[in-house]
Amino acid sequence: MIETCDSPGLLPIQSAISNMLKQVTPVLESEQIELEDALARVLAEDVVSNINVPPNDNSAMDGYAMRCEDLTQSKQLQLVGTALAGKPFKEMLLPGQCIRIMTGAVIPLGADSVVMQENTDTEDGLVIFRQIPESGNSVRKAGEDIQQGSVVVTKGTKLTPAFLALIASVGIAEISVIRNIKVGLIATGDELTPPGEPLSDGAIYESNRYALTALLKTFPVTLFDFGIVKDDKDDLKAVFEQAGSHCDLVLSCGGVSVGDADYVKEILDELGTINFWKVAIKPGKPFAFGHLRGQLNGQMGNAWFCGLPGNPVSSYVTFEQLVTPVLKKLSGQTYLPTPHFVAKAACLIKKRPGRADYQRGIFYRDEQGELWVKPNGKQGSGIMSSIANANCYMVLEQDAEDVQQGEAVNIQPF
Ligand SMILES: Nc1nc2c(c(=O)[nH]1)N[C@H]1C(S)=C(S)[C@@H](COP(=O)(O)OP(=O)(O)OC[C@H]3O[C@@H](n4cnc5c(N)ncnc54)[C@H](O)[C@@H]3O)O[C@H]1N2
Ligand code: MOO
Repeated sequence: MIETCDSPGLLPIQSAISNMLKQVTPVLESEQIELEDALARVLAEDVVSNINVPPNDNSAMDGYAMRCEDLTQSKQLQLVGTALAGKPFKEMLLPGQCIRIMTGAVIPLGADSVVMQENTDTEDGLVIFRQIPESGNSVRKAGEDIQQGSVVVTKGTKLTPAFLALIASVGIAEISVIRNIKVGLIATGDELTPPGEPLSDGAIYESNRYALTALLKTFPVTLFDFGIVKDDKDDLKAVFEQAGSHCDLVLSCGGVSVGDADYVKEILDELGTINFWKVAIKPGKPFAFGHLRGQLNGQMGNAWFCGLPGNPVSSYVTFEQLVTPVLKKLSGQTYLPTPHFVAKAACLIKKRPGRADYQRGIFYRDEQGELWVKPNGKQGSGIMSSIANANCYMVLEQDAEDVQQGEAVNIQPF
């Protein structure tokens, strides 16, 4: 069979992303939530600190605090007390004196340095210093992490575990975040059977929703799962209307190509608008983007719509490459293209011009530290193991041809 170039009429991936980002506007409504519930949420306002972190100069080591100038006279200082984290030594240290100090304890007035205990000896109420420190040795300065009045985390930041700790460190327990994006998810196909049930003739297990649901969980999303809808145009249309009535974004997978039971595009045409259909991406060509008008019990709504192809790898790749920018924009995050790294092809990588190809690969370093990449087995859009066992995409530009062994390849680590 002669394979023909399939680029005519396909929208280049960057044009598809720009088109979607131009249309979609961020959700503006915000809500106050507890910090402990804020993982993966997007900040609606800058977080400003009312305090210095740390609040006081404090010790970075268990050891002894002293004025380092005193050690120029004598290596021995008189031990006059102890400071623990949360239990400061409240007096002023006088010349010739030192105190025992633990990590995190406040540096007392009069002291400017700490020497860790491994570099000291003690004898009859004296501490003998084997290290002569510079001023400020092992002292963590007040405000060295965060200064009072400074912006700790900016509006639009998606909160990672480290940001949660940073906000907690300035004593804030409640924050203002953008409300969750309401996303509807629909799988369509007569052949789709939920895992756990017996498989009838010609059927397959539905698997895309498991990947898409898990991917969605990494975003600030409230998921409305509409399950599996049969290839019945009226049923599918009713579910689309229902999803469009209250979601910000509706995702379907399957039924978006040109087969006799592929109704997605037709329904989108009737219920809304199609901004584009068919992108120069492999896998994932029949991806559709548009707008869906919905209504349910008198409630009218307008949702953005992404029609993902049914092939398992196609739905996964189009989610990561095309839906992710939309979700980021909707939730008020700045969209930054995923960084690429360059590796050398460990073998010939087959590629036909026409679509940007997101092949699933395995990258590794050789003993010389050189970065290599090779395809992770068969690259068909139904071969989910190609992605599950891979560690990167090998991103091959739309017009690129075969990549020869040793040539440069852009990779996007997972
Ligand atoms: N004549 C043409 N045929 C096809 C074209 C084309 O351009 N001309 N494009 C091909 C490409 S590329 C893709 S990708 C697929 C996409 O088709 P659909 O989005 O309509 O997907 P379906 O036909 O419904 O399903 C495709 C495949 O995936 C399986 N599937 C569907 N949903 C799921 C699910 N939730 N979990 C697991 N597997 C699923 C389904 O059983 C099919 O095997 O169209 C090509 N055809
Ligand atoms: O784009 Mo399809 O996803 O090549 O099979």
